[in-house]
Amino acid sequence: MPTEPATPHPDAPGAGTDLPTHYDHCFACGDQAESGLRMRTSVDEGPTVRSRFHVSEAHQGAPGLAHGGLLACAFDEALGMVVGNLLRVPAVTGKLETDFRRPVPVGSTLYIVARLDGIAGRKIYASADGHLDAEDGPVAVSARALFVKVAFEHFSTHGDPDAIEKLTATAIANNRKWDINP
Ligand SMILES: CCCCCCCC/C=C\CCCCCCCC(=O)SCCNC(=O)CCNC(=O)[C@H](O)C(C)(C)COP(=O)(O)OP(=O)(O)OC[C@H]1O[C@@H](n2cnc3c(N)ncnc32)[C@H](O)[C@@H]1OP(=O)(O)O
Repeated sequence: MPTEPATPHPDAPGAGTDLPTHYDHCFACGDQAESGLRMRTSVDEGPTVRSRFHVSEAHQGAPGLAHGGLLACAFDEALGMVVGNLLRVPAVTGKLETDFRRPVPVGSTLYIVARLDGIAGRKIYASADGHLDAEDGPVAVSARALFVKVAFEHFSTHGDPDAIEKLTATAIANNRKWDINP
């Protein structure tokens, strides 16, 4: 199936919108996740989103340096946010590939720009760059991902159905509805 450009949903939030956390207990963006990444994301021109991740002592692998797996988590989140918020379809990460180009020290901030690259049927391609300590800082990590559109029931069947029900009610109240039937 040919890859087509990924056009944002007509009701997708516009450039400049700060995106709320998608789930309080999400390790990457939730405020309730102890030692979580506390990422913040906003929409940019694009189709892109910009995310920030401040590296704390809780995120170390080698002494004084961010753990690569946590950096991959930050990219999974940023890429998931660009897919979920701009396309407004339920999708999960099928594949995530990361290039670690520079060490990321504790105390630094990673500025991640994530963009939609294309769609082929249920497959959504996205990529991201993480700049060290400034929006235009050197690229420390970059990533590419394949997300796969799923039926909404993916989350209630495999996850916590009660939490999903509450999340859906809140999302609809805030006009953050997913389009169902991928
Ligand atoms: C509640 C309302 C709230 C609304 C608010 C909205 C706004 C916010 C929105 C959102 C923010 C989200 C931010 C979160 C970010 C974090 C995301 C994660 O971490 S997700 C967790 C980790 N990922 C998993 O747990 C997946 C586990 N895997 C699976 O469930 C399946 O394997 C799945 C669904 C990925 C595919 O399974 P199949 O049976 O449905 O489909 P098949 O046929 O296998 O794959 C479909 C196509 O994809 C390709 N594919 C699948 N996996 C691939 C891979 N690893 N590599 C290459 N191709 C792959 C296949 O080859 C196939 O391609 P061909 O259509 O034939 O061309």
